[in-house]
Amino acid sequence: MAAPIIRVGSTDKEVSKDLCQFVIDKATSSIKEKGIFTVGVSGGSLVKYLCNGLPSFTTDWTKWRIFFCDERHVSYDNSECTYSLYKTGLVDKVGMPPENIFPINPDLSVEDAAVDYEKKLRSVFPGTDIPRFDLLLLGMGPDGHTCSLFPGHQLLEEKTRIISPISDSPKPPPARVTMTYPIINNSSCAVFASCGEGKADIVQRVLEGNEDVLLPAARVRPTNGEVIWYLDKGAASKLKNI
Ligand SMILES: O=C1O[C@H](COP(=O)(O)O)[C@@H](O)[C@H](O)[C@H]1O
Repeated sequence: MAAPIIRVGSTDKEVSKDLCQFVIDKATSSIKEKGIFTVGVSGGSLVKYLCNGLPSFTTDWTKWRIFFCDERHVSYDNSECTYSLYKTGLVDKVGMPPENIFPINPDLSVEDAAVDYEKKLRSVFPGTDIPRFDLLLLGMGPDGHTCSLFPGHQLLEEKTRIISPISDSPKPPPARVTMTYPIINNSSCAVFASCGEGKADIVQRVLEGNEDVLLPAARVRPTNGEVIWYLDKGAASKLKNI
């Protein structure tokens, strides 16, 4: 398990540019190696970092398979729906085949939506017990949550399911579907993007504190892969060791 790699940009725009270049480089190498690029995306501020930058790159979008590290259990026309943000901000803009992005089905109960989503996910990784994503793109809230894994929540201890429903998310909306650590920590590469001084305290605690039991983002440590943090100056401002 390698130590996290930290990359600091001057502004959130620079972070977005560097992050998107990194994603494209990963896509290029995965497509060359295996003919496909499997990527998990998150909601929140990550949406704008990706949707502002990725559409201007050239890549074989037909080879991308996009899943959600977590998603809110809301209808597609709800402004909280992460899928719809990527559909209009990326998929439609670049002309990616719509079947290459895998939304959760909000018409099902949140429990059934999680089961249905796991089935869709497994269909892209045939013959594997725990799918191994080429890249997971993650955000972190000011409480240290990532995906829909919140401090103190029982889902932090999930060892069997790779996708889980959650009905009591402390951050609204309460019903969500999320990846869990067995699949997150089986990825080849997990990348966080955090910007702004409002994230400085939690970034310092996650990267330099000894709170990996408590803070969900600190538990993202792929067994056989790397973790990279893209930060702007504000988010990195309380780090002592860079
Ligand atoms: O609720 C969520 O929050 C996190 C962090 O969002 P951010 O806006 O603080 O970056 C996000 O990564 C996750 O996907 C989302 O559901």
